[in-house]
Amino acid sequence: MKKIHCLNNISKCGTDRLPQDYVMTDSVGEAEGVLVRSANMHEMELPESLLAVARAGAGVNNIPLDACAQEGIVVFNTPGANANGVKEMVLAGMLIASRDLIGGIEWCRSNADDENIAKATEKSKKAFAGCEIKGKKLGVIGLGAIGAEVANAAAALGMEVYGYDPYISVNAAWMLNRDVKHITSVDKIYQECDYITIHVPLLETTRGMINKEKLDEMKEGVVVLNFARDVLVDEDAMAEALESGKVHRYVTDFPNPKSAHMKNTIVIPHLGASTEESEDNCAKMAVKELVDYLENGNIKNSVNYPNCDMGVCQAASRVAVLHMNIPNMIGQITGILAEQGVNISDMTNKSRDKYAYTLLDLENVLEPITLQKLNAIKGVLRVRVVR
Ligand SMILES: NC(=O)C1=CN([C@@H]2O[C@H](COP(=O)(O)OP(=O)(O)OC[C@H]3O[C@@H](n4cnc5c(N)ncnc54)[C@H](O)[C@@H]3O)[C@@H](O)[C@H]2O)C=CC1
Ligand SMILES: O=C(O)CCC(=O)C(=O)O
Repeated sequence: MKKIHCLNNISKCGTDRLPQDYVMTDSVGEAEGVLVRSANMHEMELPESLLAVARAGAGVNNIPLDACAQEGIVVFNTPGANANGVKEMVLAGMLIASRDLIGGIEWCRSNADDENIAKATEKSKKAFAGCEIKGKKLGVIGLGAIGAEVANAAAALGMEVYGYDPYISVNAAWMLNRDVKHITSVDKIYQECDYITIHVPLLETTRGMINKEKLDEMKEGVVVLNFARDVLVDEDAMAEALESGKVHRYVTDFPNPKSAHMKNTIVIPHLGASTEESEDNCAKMAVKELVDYLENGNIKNSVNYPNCDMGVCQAASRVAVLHMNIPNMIGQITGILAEQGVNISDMTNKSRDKYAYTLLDLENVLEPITLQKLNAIKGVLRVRVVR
């Protein structure tokens, strides 16, 4: 019986796909798997039982990736599973920033009891008029799953689209519409675009990337959209730029005490991925990754360990060793197995930055003493008998 704990509401569409011998537990302290959306795990004590965390979503800044890796806990996310949901919100954000739909709707509500509302409308509507997005320049910073979809959709709506991503993946590059101009200097976006939207992960290198210097470079009356993470934008600098009119509208999916009070800011309560479709897609993908890891030791879409796929075990036993990426680990692991008379029928070793993963199919079931010896190798973080 494997125990799974949900730190957030996870679509039933996904949890219904857990195998029959899995149970949901209310106590994270006994869980082997955790499913999470945006809950902050940084202050959480990581239980010894925990083998894997699956983030039903893209951003993993709420999860202590390195601390998890050190404890031999594999963290997954669900790349692209909510990209369409966010893309549609970005389009909505550009439209509501361009025409004062919110002001107009509020005006109708507040004049609802006026019998002459139809006549008053024609007099008052000029206060809510705006501009069209067709023909305007859009800069997309970060051309991953979401950025690429936003760029393509905006190009289809007739915008002139510039995309910037120094680390663009081959897949994302293939997805890009040929009308999207892939540029190598982000300054062109800051200096020339009417709309700028950011779709990068929150990392130490991206924190505060939209700062006073970049805002100063931007065109007068620019619209800035942030559906990535609030702290990517220096909100003090943004507040000044909104006060002065340099930025016409700031659209953010991340309310905080500062942004919620900011002038000319359209603040949305983190709804980018809150659609039935995105929630279902994320939950299904997260559960699939979690179950494949717990059942087979396979790793797909991890953000702290390398990918590894040996299918379903056909041997007597399968053992996973999570370890530091340092010399002579394979030598020591296979040496101990040889010393104990254990024959390896298949094996994969993969590394990613500081960490590595060795998955072994064995012709024997390991004795407790062999497991003890493997665990005692310096640099081994966890030894797991998968089967
Ligand atoms: N508002 C919401 O509900 C949601 C927000 N997000 C946020 O959006 C972010 C992006 O999501 P995805 O597109 O799915 O991720 P992704 O990983 O597919 O794409 C991120 C892209 O950013 C690029 N990048 C990294 N550093 C960069 C830099 N300094 N300049 C330009 N590009 C850079 C990467 O090369 C990658 O192509 C997530 O990390 C998350 O924080 C994601 C989903 C929902
Ligand atoms: O689960 C959610 O609604 C948040 C989605 C998100 O921000 C992400 O996937 O990075």
